[in-house]
Amino acid sequence: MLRLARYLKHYKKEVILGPFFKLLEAIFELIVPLVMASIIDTGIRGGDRVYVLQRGGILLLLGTSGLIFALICQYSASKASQGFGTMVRNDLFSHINSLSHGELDGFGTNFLITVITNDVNQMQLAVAMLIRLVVRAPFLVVGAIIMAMLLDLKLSIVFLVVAPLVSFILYWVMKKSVPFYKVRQKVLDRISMITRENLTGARVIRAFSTQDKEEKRFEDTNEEAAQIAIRVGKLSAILNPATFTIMNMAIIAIIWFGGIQVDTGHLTQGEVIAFVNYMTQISLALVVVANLVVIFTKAGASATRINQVFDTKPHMQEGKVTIEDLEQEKGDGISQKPIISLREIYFAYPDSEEYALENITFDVMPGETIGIIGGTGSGKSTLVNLLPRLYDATKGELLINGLDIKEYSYDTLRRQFGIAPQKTVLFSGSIRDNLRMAKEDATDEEIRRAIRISQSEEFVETLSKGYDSEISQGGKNLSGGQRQRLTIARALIRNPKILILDDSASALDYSTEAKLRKALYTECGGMTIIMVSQRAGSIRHADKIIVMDDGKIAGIGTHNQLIKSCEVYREICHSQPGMEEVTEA
Ligand SMILES: Nc1ncnc2c1ncn2[C@@H]1O[C@H](COP(=O)(O)OP(=O)(O)OP(=O)(O)O)[C@@H](O)[C@H]1O
Repeated sequence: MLRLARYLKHYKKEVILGPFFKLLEAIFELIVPLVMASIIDTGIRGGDRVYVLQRGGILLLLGTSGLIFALICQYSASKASQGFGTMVRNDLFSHINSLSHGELDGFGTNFLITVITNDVNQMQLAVAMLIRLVVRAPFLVVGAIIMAMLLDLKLSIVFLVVAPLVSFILYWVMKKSVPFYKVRQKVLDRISMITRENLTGARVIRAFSTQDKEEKRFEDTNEEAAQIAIRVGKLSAILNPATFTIMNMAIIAIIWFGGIQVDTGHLTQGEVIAFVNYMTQISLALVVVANLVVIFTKAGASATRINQVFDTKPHMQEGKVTIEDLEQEKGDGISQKPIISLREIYFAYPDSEEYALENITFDVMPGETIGIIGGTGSGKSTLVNLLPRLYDATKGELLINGLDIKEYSYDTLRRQFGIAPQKTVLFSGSIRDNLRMAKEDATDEEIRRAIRISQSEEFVETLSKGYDSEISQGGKNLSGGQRQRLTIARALIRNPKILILDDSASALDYSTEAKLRKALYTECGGMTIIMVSQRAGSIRHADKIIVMDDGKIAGIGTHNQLIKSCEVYREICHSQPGMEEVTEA
């Protein structure tokens, strides 16, 4: 937790002034019982109305000043805690963005969402409490005991007995309940995961009629969280009655022994009332201390999780070669070299023992169209994900334009690609906004061109607002094929050197897909196109087809070459309708 205190450096003034003013308020609070005692002993006993009014005025002044001090403290606490939370959240967000897919896979989306929302909120609350109460509450306890000792040493023995007793009860309850808070956080993570899965997968769940099962899963986890909360609640429930029983007994003792002292003339009635006030202040302050322990325990668990994210350093190091460096190299004959070269690439996902890709070697020349085909799980997506460096190969060398991809800055490397991923991702906003995500300053002409090539024209033009039509989150108001075409348009908008279509035409009917291929061929001359597909018909005209089988290359060549030489390819073609007649080429 202390490590995150570095963010408070920017709020030094608030961190010092807040507790300082809260301390002043506490001092004033400690003076109040003394003034009350003097009102009783002098004003009321002597029937001195002026004295009572004067002292009453002092009480009012103490109260008003206390209120102003409390407001200043509250303002400082809010400013520092909100600022702290905003900075931690921003830094977490950019740190998460710097992590590779491997590290993100390791954490999981739910964990990261909980960290950036719930855990940062918890820390934010702890910072506010640190400023408002951490100094005040213990000060009130110690201050009230000292004030009581100054009034009467003998009677203050009651305080010296009571304070450790109440502290022990608090310690016992905290010790028992703190482990539950940690478990509860994990269960809350699970609730968040189930909620997310159910909301994003609502259609699938309904289609398979598994709502009851999902509801049961949610209820069970919810019940688990509730049971933990009830157990903690039962423990906490002991706290208040136990504390107040001891306190009330102490007050009885004060009144009992104080009464005797009053009779013998050692104490005044006012002083006994002051003792009772101090006892009440102590009990309230101790309950605040108990709550602080709970808040800081939760914050401690949150800080561990936040630091766990910060401590995960991106294992991929960004290179230094920039667009400008590439511009200078133009004309050095680089374009004659393969635009993509893979040399004995091996790749295993983090935490996986097996290679998802093994011994992958091939070259792609500029302007070539490459088809990648293979069964499900054969490694096609994994292979194309290595090209823009979403993951680093475990072994081997991957060159783009003759340069190791690790040499490029991420921006320079990724700007060379237009990618339409297998899973379509669109964002809330207009169609134009979604396309401009890939190129901020895309002109209307560029947008029109991308829409035309991706075969989106026919449905975009039927929309009443055309390019300004709103897409809901995830593109839910579009069909699967429409979403795919828009992601292809987004990949095309930059007019990239290398276009990767990762099974991104799978939802298109054969005729639209054929039109898309034709448009890519006629309008994107010079562009290197890598087309992943399960359909042999989609890639059969490619300059080169790479056949993947269980993470390895089973064959490379043209359709005609592979039909003759590659058993896996032949089997794929045989199994697909419409391809039987071309398998004998
Ligand atoms: N993020 C991941 N973490 C761990 N393993 C993964 C991950 N993504 C894919 N894999 C594994 O890597 C292997 C190759 O998966 P990949 O997605 O590349 O196959 P694919 O050929 O694209 O399949 P499909 O045609 O079904 O999309 C599979 O065994 C898969 O289980």
